[in-house]
Amino acid sequence: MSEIYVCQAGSCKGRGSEAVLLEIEELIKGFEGCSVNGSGCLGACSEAPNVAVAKGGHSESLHTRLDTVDKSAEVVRVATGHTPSLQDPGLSQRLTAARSMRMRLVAREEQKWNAAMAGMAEQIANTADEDDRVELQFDLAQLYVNAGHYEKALEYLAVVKSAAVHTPRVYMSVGKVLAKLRRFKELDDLAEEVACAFQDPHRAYIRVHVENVLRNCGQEAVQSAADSTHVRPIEGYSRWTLSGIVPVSSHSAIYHFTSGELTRGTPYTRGRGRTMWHQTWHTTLLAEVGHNNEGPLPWIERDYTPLSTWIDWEKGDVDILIKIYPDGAATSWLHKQRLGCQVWLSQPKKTMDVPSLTLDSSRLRSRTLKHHAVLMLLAGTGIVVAAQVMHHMDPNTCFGTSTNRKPPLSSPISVIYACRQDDVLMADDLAKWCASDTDEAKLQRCVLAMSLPQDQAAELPFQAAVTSEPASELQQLVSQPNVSIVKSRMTSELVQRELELLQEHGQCRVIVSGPESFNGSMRNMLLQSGMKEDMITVLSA
Ligand SMILES: Cc1cc2nc3c(=O)[nH]c(=O)nc-3n(C[C@H](O)[C@H](O)[C@H](O)COP(=O)(O)OP(=O)(O)OC[C@H]3O[C@@H](n4cnc5c(N)ncnc54)[C@H](O)[C@@H]3O)c2cc1C
Repeated sequence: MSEIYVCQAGSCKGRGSEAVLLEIEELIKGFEGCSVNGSGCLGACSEAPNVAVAKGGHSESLHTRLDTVDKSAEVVRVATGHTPSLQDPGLSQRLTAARSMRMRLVAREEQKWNAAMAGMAEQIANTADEDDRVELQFDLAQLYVNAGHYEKALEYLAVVKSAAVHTPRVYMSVGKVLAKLRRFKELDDLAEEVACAFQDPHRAYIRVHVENVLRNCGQEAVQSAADSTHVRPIEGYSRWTLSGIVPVSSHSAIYHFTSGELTRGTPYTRGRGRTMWHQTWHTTLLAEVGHNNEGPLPWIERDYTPLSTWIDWEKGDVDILIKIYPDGAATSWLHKQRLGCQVWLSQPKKTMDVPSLTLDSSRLRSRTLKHHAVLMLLAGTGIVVAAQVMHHMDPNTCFGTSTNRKPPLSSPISVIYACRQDDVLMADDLAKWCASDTDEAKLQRCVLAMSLPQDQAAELPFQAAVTSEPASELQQLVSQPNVSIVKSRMTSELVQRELELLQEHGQCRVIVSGPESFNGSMRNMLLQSGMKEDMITVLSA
């Protein structure tokens, strides 16, 4: 019996892994003794989309960069011993088109407009069917509107309008963009064009509807024209001011942003008739780096997990711990930004379901699995996940109004944190959670797996923050009786010891969060020790 696991987490999902899953399901039809499942992160995010094949309970083989149907077929061959037929020329083409559509849909769901547009212009150029081409051009125009690039949207809409003659939705889209650009004369001309196009009395209802839409958006534009500070909105994002940078190690700093814009939303959506869903959450930063190879827009999109709470976000404050990579496209840009500058942050997005602490995917069987204890295996900036989880153990920070805040998480939690000696992050928070004398927001144990600092040729981003003496926060942390330091990397003995201690309470969920090499090796280590795939949640960080 073989099992194929198709990663459905962050990077893989963004690179079409949902379509890979469907592709493999399609290609495997007729072959016995093989099942296909969605899985959490397999730990090779930079080579997404990824698939693991487990045969007869033996160790898995990892298959990366499944970016063509042929590669999915190869996975099926490895799993079943049979090569699926791709003879039908239509099949491969259909599956490829489904995959790019899926990728675009995921990026669109995540409101990552640059990623959603990546490769679309080329796809349009290569699409022979006129109707399909026009549909893609219309789609691209809508994405440009979402991104606030109205002139570019209008260029595509002009092409669509001349190809798809007398189509109401195209007239309405053109009208809305003209209104956003306050090109009122052209909006009037368009209204006349609509009147001519739908002269036929049988189509008068269409004319009336389109004219109403054009009139309304024109009126809205006139009203907003009075606002001279008007900045073009980006759908799903709001502007935040960089109001503080507090270095916490030679590589990382806490970036503090403030915003008064109501469009910032909230991680804790509620209201009459709404069920409250607890979740850990993150936001997407638009790093305005200019021309880039991630899409046609002048920014790149990167996710960050706030340390601060939903209450702070609603007040217009957010703290994000960010590690600066000298070769990192977004972080090297951020490092150059000065206090007072404005950046775009998305509305909060869900990372994990709480209390299950699983990724939200209908493909994951883990949704139904309960835990009685939690072990967090964290590395580097992956430590930020601890803050989000611990907020849900604390009545002061979990979701809920001040009168009914009952923490949804109460099971014992321990952490093993792999970090370099010169890059121990969140020591003060870890100390606070370890010292807690109630069960609320308490860490049972914290093990620091410390490795030596790397030799650095280049100057470190926050060099000035480094002191030769261990910081007082770290001293405070290691003075706690439930904290220990091991001078080694994360080992399977270390993990086993903590797991055994927690498993006294019952089934244990393990959350892995760190750089992709760490995530991949932790996942393998846990599986080899007999842990069920369903009980492991792997997060990119
Ligand atoms: C849901 C989610 C939440 C995240 N939360 C945070 C957070 O709170 N704080 C934070 O600092 N980051 C976080 N990240 C990572 C973040 O989104 C970026 O990937 C990171 O800031 C690097 O972006 P970049 O453009 O500078 O680097 P890129 O240009 O994408 O990468 C360039 C190089 O940087 C290095 N690099 C990039 N990312 C990593 C990494 N994670 N580990 C090791 N090396 C890396 C590598 O050398 C890589 O080759 C999160 C990621 C996800 C998916």
